[in-house]
Amino acid sequence: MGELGGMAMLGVIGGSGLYSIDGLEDQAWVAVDTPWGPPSDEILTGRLGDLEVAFLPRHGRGHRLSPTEINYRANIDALKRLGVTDVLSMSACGSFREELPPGTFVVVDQFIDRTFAREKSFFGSGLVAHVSMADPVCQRLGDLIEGAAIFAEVTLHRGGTYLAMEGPQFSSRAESNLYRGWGCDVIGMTNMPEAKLAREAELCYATVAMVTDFDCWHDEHGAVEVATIVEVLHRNAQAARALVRGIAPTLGASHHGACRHGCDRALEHAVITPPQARDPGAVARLDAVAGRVLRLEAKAQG
Ligand SMILES: CSC[C@H]1O[C@H](OP(=O)(O)O)[C@H](O)[C@@H]1O
Ligand SMILES: Nc1ncnc2[nH]cnc12
Repeated sequence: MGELGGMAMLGVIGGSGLYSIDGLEDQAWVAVDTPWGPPSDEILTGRLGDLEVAFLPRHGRGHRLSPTEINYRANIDALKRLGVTDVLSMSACGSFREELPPGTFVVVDQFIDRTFAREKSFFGSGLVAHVSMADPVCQRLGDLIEGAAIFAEVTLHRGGTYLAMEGPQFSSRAESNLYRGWGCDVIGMTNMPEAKLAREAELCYATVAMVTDFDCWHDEHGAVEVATIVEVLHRNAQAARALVRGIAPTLGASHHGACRHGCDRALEHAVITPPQARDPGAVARLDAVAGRVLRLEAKAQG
């Protein structure tokens, strides 16, 4: 599980409006237990060509979980446990830019985390680690998404800052203008702590933020409404699925050896608690997420 240089396995986290994907061979919904509790739903596993794929609907089928209620740790742990190496997060979002209208897909490269009611780390309680979030997304995966967008005929914008808010209410106009003033490009409620946890789990992670609305700053568009968002989501869903199918052949073919951006080695030099001080329960809970580094250390100590 998760050793360096093996075959790629794509994990797709489907956001609002994307509760399944199509074209999977040998597909099965599987239940995965994790030390952090249950993930949002069973995970749809299968193959796209030679590539193993695992799909998880972030809010559960039927959209039963609010952004705050999602067990982000269980979701990331479950994907890692299944052998996923690369996570493609698909998310609906509001836009802060006139030039990013509804229907645009944005491959974001930065986040500002304004969430406050979520478990944000696998570490602590007897085993502490600090990973870097300076570059929170995997550029290699971003490149693959950019390539696939051409074939999926998707209008894709590379780069942008995603503001993660707690929700579930949308922003006030003052907040919307504040985030625009900060230089944010899009806003959503789910990519944090998801991206942080993916980094801790040494997974390559990239987000496709699918613009559904202009948030509420825009004079001509008024307040955000779920009905409007759902309408745009349905229009986006086919393009989103085409994008996933387009990434599969290149990911399968290009994933040789270690990630050149170091996503798959994020925990090396990150664990600060020495082996003798670690809580055995914490070590056990981290079997999937940090098993690779913990096993390496154990081996080095003989
Ligand atoms: C249905 S609008 C608000 C909802 O949509 C986004 O979810 P996701 O990122 O899972 O696509 C947003 O973050 C909110 O959770
Ligand atoms: N304007 C918005 N704010 C937060 N989350 C969203 N998801 C879709 N549109 C959004």
